[in-house]
Amino acid sequence: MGVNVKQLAAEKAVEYVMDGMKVGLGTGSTAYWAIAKLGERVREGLQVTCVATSRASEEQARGLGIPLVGFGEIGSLDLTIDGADELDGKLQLIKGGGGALLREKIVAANSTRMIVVADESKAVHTLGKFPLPVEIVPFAWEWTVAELAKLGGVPQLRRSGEELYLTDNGNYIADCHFEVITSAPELALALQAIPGVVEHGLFIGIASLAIIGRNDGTIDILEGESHR
Ligand SMILES: O=C(CO)[C@H](O)[C@H](O)COP(=O)(O)O
Repeated sequence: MGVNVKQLAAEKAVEYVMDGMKVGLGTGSTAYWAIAKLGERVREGLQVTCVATSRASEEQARGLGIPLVGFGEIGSLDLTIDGADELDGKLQLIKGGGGALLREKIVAANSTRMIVVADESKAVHTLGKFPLPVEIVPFAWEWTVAELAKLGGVPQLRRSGEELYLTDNGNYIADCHFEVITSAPELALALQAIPGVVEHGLFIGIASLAIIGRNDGTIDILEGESHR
């Protein structure tokens, strides 16, 4: 049986969780393994208080007996562990493939440390192959999508079967196909300037460490330059 590289990276990240920490729980198939491991450690007596970034992660954590609170009850966190759709050498990320980017960014941006966990396929030289998820309000979405198209990518509203996909916050997601993002900070500024954009999936200066699982069973750890 092959190595589960997502599990490998995620479980390594859980070693950074210390007794008494306030921890942000990410979303997705890699974060899943981090929550599973944290559940094991909680059963063994680890004391943590956690905030989930999606309903799915909340349900998983609750089922494992991990203590959960609402973000408003603690306001800031010690550590967030989350996956990514792409990460580059500066630990700039594309997130939101699972649709949870808004809550993920709020939680990660309010954490002293964010550890990204990923398999090696997510590590890229230049961001952009993965379509950049942008959360937009349903009101006037046609106009917002037209504004997004002016930034050089091709936006496509995400669907869930016949219906438009709705985030946990009741918004739409436009997946913007760029192929290559030459300057993530410049694109981030341009996206923020569009009324109707709630949040975008570029995480810049937020992640401080990346743990990357390799197919040969080894792990790479990259330090980033978190601005916080
Ligand atoms: O940003 C995310 C969800 O909004 C996920 O972290 C990202 O999509 C990676 O997911 P996975 O670990 O399943 O590949």
